[in-house]
Amino acid sequence: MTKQSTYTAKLPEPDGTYLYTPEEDAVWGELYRRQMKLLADKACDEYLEGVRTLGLNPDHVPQLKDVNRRLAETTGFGVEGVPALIPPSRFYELLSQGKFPLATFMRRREHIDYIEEPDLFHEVFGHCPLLTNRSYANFVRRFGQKAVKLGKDYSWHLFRIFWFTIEFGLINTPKGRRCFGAGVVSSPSETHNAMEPSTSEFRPFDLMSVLRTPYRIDIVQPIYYVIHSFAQLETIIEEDIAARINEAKALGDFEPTFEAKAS
Ligand SMILES: C[C@H](O)[C@H](O)[C@H]1CNc2nc(N)[nH]c(=O)c2N1
Ligand SMILES: N[C@@H](Cc1ccccc1)C(=O)O
Ligand SMILES: [Fe+2]
Repeated sequence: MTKQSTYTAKLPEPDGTYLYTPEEDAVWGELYRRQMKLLADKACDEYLEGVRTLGLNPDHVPQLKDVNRRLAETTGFGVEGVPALIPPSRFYELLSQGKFPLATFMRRREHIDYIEEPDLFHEVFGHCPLLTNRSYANFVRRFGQKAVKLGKDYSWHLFRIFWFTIEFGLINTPKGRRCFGAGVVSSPSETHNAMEPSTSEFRPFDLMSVLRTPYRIDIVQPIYYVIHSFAQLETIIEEDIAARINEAKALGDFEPTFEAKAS
């Protein structure tokens, strides 16, 4: 967890199941219902299809092993329970092996609209539906493999690619601009913000621009990058990422559009 986190890790029982309280189930259910309604005309079809494929429902917090089984039947991606944020090297290693790390604790009601760190709702409701999509899953695995190979000097820039696609990406579709980023679909505040041209800036995805854009993890995003297809993700990750990052470092970061984090 982040330094100021008020959450404790949710550890598995000896048989691998995770126990959630009735209150945690209720928060899951309320958020699930609210987001499914909100996202019907705001999330891309691939995401909404993924929710159905996974069999997610508002009745209770899903079990990791059920999510794992459904994913195994589609793209073969796996998920692995982790206590909270993990070090980048471990994060990248798991992705490279086709395993998505899932923080297993559930947010409390006070954070129902927005939480500053990934919780199980974000991980499962946000990421797992699209892990049923072949291009998304390929991108995530290839990203992990490249990140492992490039090592820690490239880590922060690499994460910007992940951030502006997998976490907070939008996509142009025949029905208009829709969201697919996990951090957009898992937070009611972020979903509203990401559809609001008066408070948000939308930029077409461009690798060099993304690599030069600083972000903050703990605020609704001021800038979103927009892809035109999931196949585009697969071409991005096959570029010479090390060379592009070196170029981005030479050019320097864009001026942040947000306030520095209070400490
Ligand atoms: C920069 C770094 O790679 C990034 O913040 C990672 C770190 N650890 C993480 N750990 C988890 N569980 N989930 C994440 O999204 C991340 N992000
Ligand atoms: N803000 C997201 C969670 C999140 C935190 C940090 C990074 C990504 C996602 C939510 O409320 O669902
Ligand atoms: Fe995430």
